[in-house]
Amino acid sequence: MTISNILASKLKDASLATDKALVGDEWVSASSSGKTFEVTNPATGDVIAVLPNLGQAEVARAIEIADKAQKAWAKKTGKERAGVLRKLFDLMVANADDLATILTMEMGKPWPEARGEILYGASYVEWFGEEAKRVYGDTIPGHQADKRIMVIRQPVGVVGAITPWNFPNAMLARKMAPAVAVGCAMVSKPAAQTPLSALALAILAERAGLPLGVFSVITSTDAAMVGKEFCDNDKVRKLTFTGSTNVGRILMRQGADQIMKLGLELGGNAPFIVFDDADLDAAVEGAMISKYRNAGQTCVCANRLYIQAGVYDAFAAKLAERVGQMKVGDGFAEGVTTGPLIDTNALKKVEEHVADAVSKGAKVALGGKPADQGGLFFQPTILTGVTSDMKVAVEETFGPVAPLFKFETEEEVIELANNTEFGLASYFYSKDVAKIFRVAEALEYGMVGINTGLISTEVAPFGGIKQSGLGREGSKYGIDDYTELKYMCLGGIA
Ligand SMILES: NC(=O)C1=CN([C@@H]2O[C@H](COP(=O)(O)OP(=O)(O)OC[C@H]3O[C@@H](n4cnc5c(N)ncnc54)[C@H](OP(=O)(O)O)[C@@H]3O)[C@@H](O)[C@H]2O)C=CC1
Ligand SMILES: O=C(O)CCCC(=O)O
Repeated sequence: MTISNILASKLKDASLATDKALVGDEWVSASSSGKTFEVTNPATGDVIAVLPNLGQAEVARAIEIADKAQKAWAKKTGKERAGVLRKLFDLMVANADDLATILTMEMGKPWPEARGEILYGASYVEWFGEEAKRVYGDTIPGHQADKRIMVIRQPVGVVGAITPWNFPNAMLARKMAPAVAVGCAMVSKPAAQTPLSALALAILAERAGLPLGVFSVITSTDAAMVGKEFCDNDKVRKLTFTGSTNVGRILMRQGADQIMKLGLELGGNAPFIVFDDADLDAAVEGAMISKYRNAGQTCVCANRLYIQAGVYDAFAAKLAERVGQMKVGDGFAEGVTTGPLIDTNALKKVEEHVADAVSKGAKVALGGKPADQGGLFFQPTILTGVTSDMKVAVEETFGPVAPLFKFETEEEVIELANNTEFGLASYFYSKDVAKIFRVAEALEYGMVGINTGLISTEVAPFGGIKQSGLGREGSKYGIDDYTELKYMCLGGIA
């Protein structure tokens, strides 16, 4: 097992990049099978780490140890748990540069954006650390004269977490922080493409005083095996997953036997609507962030841009001017706004969506091809003349492609926007207050950005309806997913 010098030499604290996995209370450098896997930099193809490829026995061991550790952790006061999370927050901020370097190298997003993700991940740790002291219950007036009723919240127990490659730090931090805050233990499995950020988080958590065993990071390329063990092992009481809707469905089926409590943050197909009365410059800025951040590889990325006929051409021209200023390249290079896609499958999907749209009559207003850098880079793209029969209308592209659909009326665009099995994020721009309420209430989505393209914050409930998932992450509601309510009825009160 190794960490390549390409990565280690870029870090101020090289010990934050580890080639060991955290299985329960032990950092392990080899799997029982002796198998390993490589982590590569998607911008260059360089191997940056070789990690142990863990098997079922190791996942089960991590769960066994988590089960014991959880009981002791849950006995700590909220204030004690808050103290650990506060220290973890401070460490994440202090080490944000190194954490960003690890993230950019394994995932490819531009370094400043990666640093933004670290601070975003840390904000969940800070928020839920504060919430640890406020896991309140209720008292309810008794239903009989001698009865008193109390409701308390208790941790669900051991939580399995499976996280994706597109936000290797923040997606794990926003699961781990509420779980640990309320007294759960967590066994996590990051995407095999981006395990180093998760391991760095675990190193800092240990330094912050989180007892070993409370948080594990399993490194494995056999995601299906890990998911199955999480679902079959009766010590795991909750499974939280961020990723594709398809895998979400598999986990839901697998979890049925033990009625697994599930948190699912799945795919989206976000509409981004610009009405004739919108502030066009603001709408273009919103589209830039909502569509192009992380090279379009975000589940809340605008996937379908609906522009009202009266401003369609003006919006397309303004957007093209801004997108034309974007710079594609290695995430460590100065001024780069768009890194590589995560892998060849992602690149193929983007190419296929563009080719399908063009074959059905769309025009490439900008980009449309792999970028000059070759490899996994794709040009920031704008398609005009897009219609509902094209793949970009129904599937998540997960790439830097903005398809512009033209619409005439409010009723028409609401119907188009809601015509999907997904219901995660949606966005629209208008200055008309009555329309703002009408449209926001009519959109069948868990989140609506109104005159903004950026809705993510630790203080708000992030999550979807329809086939975009179950549960909410962040905010006071984020605690609900990791606690069970217990009602106590006290009789004989004379
Ligand atoms: N909601 C979101 O934020 C995300 C949505 N997506 C959507 O999904 C598409 C495909 O991306 P992809 O990375 O393949 O997403 P996946 O859903 O396959 O991967 C997400 C996580 O699930 C794991 N996983 C894969 N298969 C299983 C399984 N059978 N049981 C348990 N865990 C599993 C992966 O592990 P491993 O990577 O090690 O195989 C990873 O940790 C994207 O193009 C995008 O549309 C993708 C990522 C995030
Ligand atoms: O793609 C995702 O699942 C993560 C969305 C990042 C965010 O919180 O904005």
